Amino acid sequence: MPSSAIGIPERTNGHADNLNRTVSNSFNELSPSPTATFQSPPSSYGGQQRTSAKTLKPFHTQDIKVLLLENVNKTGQDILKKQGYQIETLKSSLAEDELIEKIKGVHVIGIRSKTQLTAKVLKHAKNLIVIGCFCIGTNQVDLKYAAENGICVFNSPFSNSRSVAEQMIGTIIALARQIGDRNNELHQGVWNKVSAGCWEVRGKTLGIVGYGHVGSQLSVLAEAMGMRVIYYDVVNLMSLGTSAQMPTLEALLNQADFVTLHVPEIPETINLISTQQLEQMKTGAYLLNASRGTIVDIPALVSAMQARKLAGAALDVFPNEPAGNGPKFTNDLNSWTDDLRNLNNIILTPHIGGSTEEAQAAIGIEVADALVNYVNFGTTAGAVNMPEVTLRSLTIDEPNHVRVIYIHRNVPGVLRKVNEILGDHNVDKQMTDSRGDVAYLMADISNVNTSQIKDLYQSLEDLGSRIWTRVLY
Ligand SMILES: NC(=O)C1=CN([C@@H]2O[C@H](COP(=O)(O)OP(=O)(O)OC[C@H]3O[C@@H](n4cnc5c(N)ncnc54)[C@H](O)[C@@H]3O)[C@@H](O)[C@H]2O)C=CC1
Ligand SMILES: O=C(O)CCC(=O)C(=O)O
Repeated sequence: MPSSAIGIPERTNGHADNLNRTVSNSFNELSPSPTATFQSPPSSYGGQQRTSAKTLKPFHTQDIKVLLLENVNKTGQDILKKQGYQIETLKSSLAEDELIEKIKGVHVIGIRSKTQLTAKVLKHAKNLIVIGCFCIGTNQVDLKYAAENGICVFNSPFSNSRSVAEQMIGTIIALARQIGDRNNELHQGVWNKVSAGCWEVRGKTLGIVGYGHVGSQLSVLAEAMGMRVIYYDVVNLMSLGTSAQMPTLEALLNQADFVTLHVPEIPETINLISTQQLEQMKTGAYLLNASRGTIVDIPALVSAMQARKLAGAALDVFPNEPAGNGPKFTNDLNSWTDDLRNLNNIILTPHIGGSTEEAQAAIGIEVADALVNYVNFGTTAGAVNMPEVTLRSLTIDEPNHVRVIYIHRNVPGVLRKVNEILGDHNVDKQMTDSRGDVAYLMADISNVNTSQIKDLYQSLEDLGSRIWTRVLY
């Protein structure tokens, strides 16, 4: 069935400057499909969950196409399947050309940290209405381009934070005791019982760069082991326990025995740790990075390790990471890979900071719920690139109501024009908000009969400011 027949409009072309839609919702399918399987959203979404909530039927759910990449957890798959959506799952991410082909037909895409949803890729995503990042980081998505083209993006802001913090605790001890090297040697049959250069972590100073969800959780765990915690963050934050905020990154680097990085990938954090910062660290200190691979200048790290400036390092993330599992961590990926592999006391892990059963199950539920609420009800609560807009559900005793969702460019005069159109009906409730250049309006209007819906939709579509119109009923 073509997308125009299922209530999700298709983009006319892929250019960012053309935000118009050409095809409408499915007005010839106003009677509910006998096979439609809409569910009320789960109970974690506040006002949306009244038992008497009306099930909105903007389209046949079985026509919604969902592509899930990078082994999204079964918890998330199950929630989406329960809606009747068509789900295709792949264990790995896709190269750009394959992704462009696949994304053309889907309404919903779920990814983790590797899939690059650039403007170039999204230009081909003519049916896409929503992206679910089943992870914390959203640097892999062009959030601005997505918003300007009416594509809402969700993530899971903290479901794997604890897992990352625990991995860091294990890694700090492993580095302090050179456990990685001893383990490698014994696997080769070499018994090497040494204490030189091996330390307790008690009383040592942990320097946390980025005191957000992961950094602050790590702070608490590290203090419980008797470490002194200092941190640096661009925001002034409350110190947990007896930790202390440092005025500058340099001050932290000068004092810390272990420096651990927990910042997002943004232009300001690329190569945050390079030759100069490594020089500012104490001789014999350790560096850990589980944020994003681009935060550390890796050739500079290799030099610092070779010069014995640092006693050890741990990297969970790399500038280029393989799309899937296998013997792929070679110089073909990053030119310095062999140099890293040849260093002593460097722990290399394949981006598994958030990879625990607990974290992945929780992320699957959280992001899939957000996707369902967006597709079925237009709710943007928790969106990372759109204004957050939500209204309580329509109820079953409100039969002639429709929910209008109008994503538009944030320019003067739009609300007046929209309300002129909606004003022919009774606007029961309405919420609108803007974020940068994009605004999101949600309105529940009553006394609308089905023959009026198409005109209502078309009038909104005809406004020059529109990015995307949906009418749910
Ligand atoms: N290795 C893995 O599997 C995982 C990696 N991550 C990465 O870790 C990053 C951090 O995660 P969260 O703690 O949840 O993020 P968050 O957003 O809660 O905290 C980040 C903190 O960094 C601070 N920050 C931003 N720029 C800074 C700068 N230039 N210098 C110092 N501080 C700065 C922010 O103010 C904020 O407090 C994520 O963005 C993600 O890239 C997250 C989860 C799993
Ligand atoms: O588990 C993943 O794929 C990514 C984890 C991560 O880096 C994140 O949540 O930002």
